[in-house]
Parts: sequence; structure tokens; C-alpha cells
Amino acid sequence: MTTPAILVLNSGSSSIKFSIFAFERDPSAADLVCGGKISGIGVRARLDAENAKGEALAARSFPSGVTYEELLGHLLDWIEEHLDGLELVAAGHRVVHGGKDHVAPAILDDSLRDDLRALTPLAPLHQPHNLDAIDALARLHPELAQIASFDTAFHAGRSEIESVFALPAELAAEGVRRYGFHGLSYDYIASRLAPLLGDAGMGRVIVAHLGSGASLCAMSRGRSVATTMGFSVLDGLPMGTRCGQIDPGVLLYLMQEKRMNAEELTRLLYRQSGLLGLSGISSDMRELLASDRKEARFAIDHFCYRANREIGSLAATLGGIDALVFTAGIGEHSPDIRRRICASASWLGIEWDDDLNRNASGEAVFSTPDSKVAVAVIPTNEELVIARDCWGLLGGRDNSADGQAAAAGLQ
Ligand SMILES: Nc1ncnc2c1ncn2[C@@H]1O[C@H](COP(=O)(O)OP(=O)(O)O)[C@@H](O)[C@H]1O
Ligand SMILES: CC(=O)OP(=O)(O)O
Ligand SMILES: [Mg+2]
Repeated sequence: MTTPAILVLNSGSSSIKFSIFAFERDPSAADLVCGGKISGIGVRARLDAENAKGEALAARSFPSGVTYEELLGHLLDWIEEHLDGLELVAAGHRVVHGGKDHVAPAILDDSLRDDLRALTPLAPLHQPHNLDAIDALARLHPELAQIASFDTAFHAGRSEIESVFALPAELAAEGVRRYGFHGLSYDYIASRLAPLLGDAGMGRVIVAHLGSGASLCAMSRGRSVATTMGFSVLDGLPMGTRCGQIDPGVLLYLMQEKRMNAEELTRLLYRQSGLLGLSGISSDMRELLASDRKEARFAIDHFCYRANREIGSLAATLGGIDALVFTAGIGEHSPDIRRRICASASWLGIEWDDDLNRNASGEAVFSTPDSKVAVAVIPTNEELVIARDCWGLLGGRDNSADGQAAAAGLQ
């Protein structure tokens, strides 16, 4: 007897996460069979995996210089060797950019893959890796249904005022717009707001997704109202290696005076800026927090300063906030960064309990009972959102090619 299962792959800028869920009902966290990640890509890559009970299945480091493609190959080999008793019926992928046309999860076919490849210049740290994972899996399992879930989709319902740049209108019609990203993460967090925070969760909420990539999302009733990332994943907060918000005049200066071409600018803005560029030490927040060098402290100070400025801006779009929620690598694991951001945003009515913050593990509220604004940590679960998308497209129907096409409305 084999258990039907969904494999979910989430390729981020510094990590490849995976989860395998049993595919017998609309998935919940309880249907996880095993999962893990390759983390520290570009810094100190390692693979960790565990089963549903939290028991370690793999813990392995890779030599420096190992490429993203090689790591993906190692991960897929590891997964193949651990499919005992499981029959994969679908694979779901996080795809960072869906562009203006793809605003709902979809079954991958050649035409969708071509569309998504064309968006690579808008997300060069992500889109090629997302698509490479899709292609690698198609080679290993040509019959397997593959599904794309888009980071941009959660933000698709924002107002036109929020979504445009003040550029000639033809450019917006062509797709030069603010899309917003980290939508799978925000979608998951939105689903946890009411259970954890009650009415405050359904009110005006800012979610801070602070990972290698970092953004903020202002939500009202669990829907995206405004967000810090824009046309590409460069905008908004400074990140591990990305610059965040920048005056476009800087780019004109670099082109005209420094003669930088598009490739050089791409390298500078996506790979050499942010925490890495500012500190000259590392893109990894853990390493900066552990360093006593003043450059590391300055980079962290700037990161927290920018987060506070952007929280102010998003709070203005909501007319005040009822809750502030932290998630992703830094947001979930660094009480220090959470404390600093709460301290600078305390003018919004935030009061927090230091002990609760320091000891937060899993989902945790760490505001004081009198705080006007609830403050919480919610570990994100982009993989579960993707697994549910797979279920929504394929679930409850027969999983033959005909059944899948019918489920997707293709027949
Ligand atoms: N305990 C920790 N304290 C501070 N930062 C952490 C901690 N654990 C992870 N991080 C940071 O989280 C970031 C990676 O976040 P993650 O959401 O996993 O990244 P990705 O964008 O690749 O999905 C890195 O900067 C890492 O240093
Ligand atoms: C959209 C984005 O920046 O993703 P990540 O944080 O996973 O790099
Ligand atoms: Mg991520």
C-alpha cells in the first residue's frame, strides 16, 4: 500500500525548502510526512530534514562554492531516496513572479512555463531557480502533475492607486506596476490571524516578513492593502544582498557617470547590496548579530531603521494598526530584531513583554495585556499554502491526466 503524496518545493534566494504532504484530504499541517531545507546558500549551505515527529532524517553540510543547481540536484536525489511507501501524485512549486496575467495557482504546461521564463529579468534571484526545479522534476517524473503558486497573487486585489507608479499610463498597461511578493507567506499568515489574535487579527494588521528577502504587508480583514515590494523583489526594505528602496536617480548616475551596464547594475542591486553591501561582512543576519564589528552593527541599525520607516508608511495606509506580526527567518528567530522594531514603532501604541518575546516559540503573542496593538510571531508555512493550492486544483478527483485536466477546467 502506498500513500498518495504531494511534494512541495520552495526555492528562495538563500534556501530551498521542501515538504511532502499526504494527499488524502485538504492538507493541514498535520498531513506533513516529512520536510526540510537547504539553507545558507551562498554562505554555508547545509541540508536538514526531519519527519513529522521532528526526528532528524538528514543533517549535512556542503563545501563552499557549491552551486544552486548542484544543491537542487542533491535535494532531489535525497527526496527520491526517501519516498518509501509514498506515491507522488503532484508537485507544487513556489513561483515568485506571476506577472500581470497569472494571479491564481495553475497547472504547469509548456505555455505557462514559457510565460514564467519571460519574467526572469524581474526576479533574477528566484524565477530561474523556481523554473529549474520544475524542469528537473519533469525530467525525473514526466507524468507528474506540477502546479505553480505565485508570490504575487495575494496582492492582486490591491487598489489601482496603490498598484501604479507615477509613470505614463501606457507603461502600467504593459505591466510596469507594483506587484508585491512573499504572497504565499502572507496568505498563510492571514489564515492564522483570527485563530491567534481574534478581532485584532481581522482588523488592521502589518505583517513583517523578514528573511533573506524582506517585505511588509498591510492587511485589512486578512487581505493585502499595501506592501513594500513593487515591480521586482528589489523594492522596500534592505535585504540580505538586495538594496531595497532606492532613488532612481542613483541608477541614472551609475549608468551615466560610472558607465555601468544592465548586467553590472543587476549584480550590484541584487547580490552586492543590502546587509552584505552595508556591512562588507555577511548577508546573513545571524552572522551580523554575532559580530562585534561596528560595520555589522551599522548594517543592523539601518535594517531596523528602514523597517520602522516602512511600518510608519503602511500604518498610514491603514489609518493605524491593531496588530503587528513577525515572520520568516529573522522575524521568527531573532527576539533582538523584534524588540528593536517594536521599540521604534512604540508610538503606534505597541507595548511588549520582554520575557514573552525572548521565549517565544512557534506561534506566540508577546504584547502586554494593555497594549493597544497586539504583537505576535507566526512561523510562516508557504509550503502548506502550495499544498492546498495543489489540492484545490487536483483534489478529490481522480488523478489521471484526464482527471487533472478536468479539475483544472482544461476539459
Ligand atoms: N536565530 C536567528 N537569528 C537571526 N537571524 C536568523 C536566525 N535564524 C535565521 N535567521 C536569518 O534568516 C534569514 C533567512 O531567512 P529565510 O526566511 O529562511 O530566507 P529565504 O528568504 O531564503 O526564504 C537569514 O538572514 C538568517 O540569518
Ligand atoms: C520574494 C523574495 O524575496 O523571496 P525570498 O525572501 O524567499 O528570497
Ligand atoms: Mg523565503
